[in-house]
Amino acid sequence: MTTSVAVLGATGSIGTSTLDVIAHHPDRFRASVLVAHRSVDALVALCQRFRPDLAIIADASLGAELARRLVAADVRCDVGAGSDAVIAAVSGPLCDTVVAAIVGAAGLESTLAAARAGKRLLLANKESIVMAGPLLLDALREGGGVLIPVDSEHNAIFQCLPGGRPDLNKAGVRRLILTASGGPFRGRTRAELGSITPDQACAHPKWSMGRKISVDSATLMNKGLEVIEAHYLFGAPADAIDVVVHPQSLVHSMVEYLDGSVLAQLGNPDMRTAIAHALAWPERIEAGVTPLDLPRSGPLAFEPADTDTFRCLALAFEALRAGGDATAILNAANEVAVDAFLAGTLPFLAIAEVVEHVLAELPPEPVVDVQTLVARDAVARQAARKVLHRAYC
Ligand SMILES: NC(=O)C1=CN([C@@H]2O[C@H](COP(=O)(O)OP(=O)(O)OC[C@H]3O[C@@H](n4cnc5c(N)ncnc54)[C@H](OP(=O)(O)O)[C@@H]3O)[C@@H](O)[C@H]2O)C=CC1
Ligand SMILES: CC(=O)[C@@H](O)[C@H](O)COP(=O)(O)O
Ligand SMILES: [Mn+2]
Repeated sequence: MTTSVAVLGATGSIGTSTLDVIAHHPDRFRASVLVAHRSVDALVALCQRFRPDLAIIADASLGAELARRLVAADVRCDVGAGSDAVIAAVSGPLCDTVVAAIVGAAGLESTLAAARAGKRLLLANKESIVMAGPLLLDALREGGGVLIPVDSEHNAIFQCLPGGRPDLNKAGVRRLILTASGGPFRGRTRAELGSITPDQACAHPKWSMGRKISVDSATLMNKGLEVIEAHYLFGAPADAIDVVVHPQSLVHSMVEYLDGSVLAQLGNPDMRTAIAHALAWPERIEAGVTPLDLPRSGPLAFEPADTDTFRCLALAFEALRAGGDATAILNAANEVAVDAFLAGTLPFLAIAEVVEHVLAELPPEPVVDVQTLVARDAVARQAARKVLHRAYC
């Protein structure tokens, strides 16, 4: 029997890698639902190749165009438009597995819906768990499904723990150690980061990814979001999560146990490994990835993170320790600041300044429900835009 997979963010970097793994295993997986935001051309091309049951364009205004284009391309599948169509698809019978690979807070409601519906949830969209960790864990309990992390570090930790996501105390875990590449500006001083362009920030030394996460890697906010993600996914307190810079990006993360053992997961920096692992778990399948050749890989280096230059990592730890919805506020402010940086209206170093201002302006409140959280996300975005306008326009 084949597993039906809904790929949310099908036209993106994770979506493309997921579809590549699926294409290697037609007897085992089928891309039954494909979702994009506005990339009609790319979505039509994917539908021609993968013949899903349902194609959805999240921008509702493009639904008629998608339908027209699919008919012209001789693709017969159902067509949906708008975020309600995405939520209905992940909650319904067309898929067993949902790959949550929409970028940003836009992925929150579909991730929660997939969890509530008890689907096998492959989580790449880290912003949803950073925003709404407790709500996502509740939704998973309610739905009774399984979550398998796709983010490379969390997938690595998942692989280094006994039985997936156990109680860390019972499993004898002392620390989770997240590796960070250090991004394209590792080793630079603040003075050297004054005139960074979006293209420079997006030129990640090891991974090929979408522009938002690439900027996050360059500021080390990506690692900050991942610390928060690890806290919720594995139930680790902030003090039991460390970050170590590892420029080769071959060790994807580690788990330190009470007896001094440190287990690590290694592999070439190619997201198809984590995706294939998550799709097939607890089995293993071919991912199409070049095997790691350690003698030719050169030495593996490790160094501490420079949180004075890259303030975002320190801010993420502060938000995690502050509790309540502080991590959602951090995420919202960061999304606004990264958008402005990518649009060329905010300097690179000001991303951390905007986040810091907004966190100081909005003390944390308890996480109650999605509606309240979405409202707080909007308030934080407005506060971030005000800071931007005041200081940089
Ligand atoms: N890339 C990577 O290697 C990794 C990514 N991640 C995480 O995975 C997620 C995706 O990252 P990545 O693939 O790099 O991002 P990309 O920018 O490459 O792709 C984003 C995808 O999301 C879709 N999308 C954007 N906005 C919406 C919306 N409002 N509704 C529905 N779909 C939307 C885009 O559609 P369209 O093309 O139409 O705009 C596109 O398919 C992020 O949360 C990232 O942090 C985690 C680990 C590694
Ligand atoms: C591939 C992946 O999981 C990314 O999140 C990656 O970790 C980015 O690299 P750094 O944030 O370590 O630069
Ligand atoms: Mn990662």
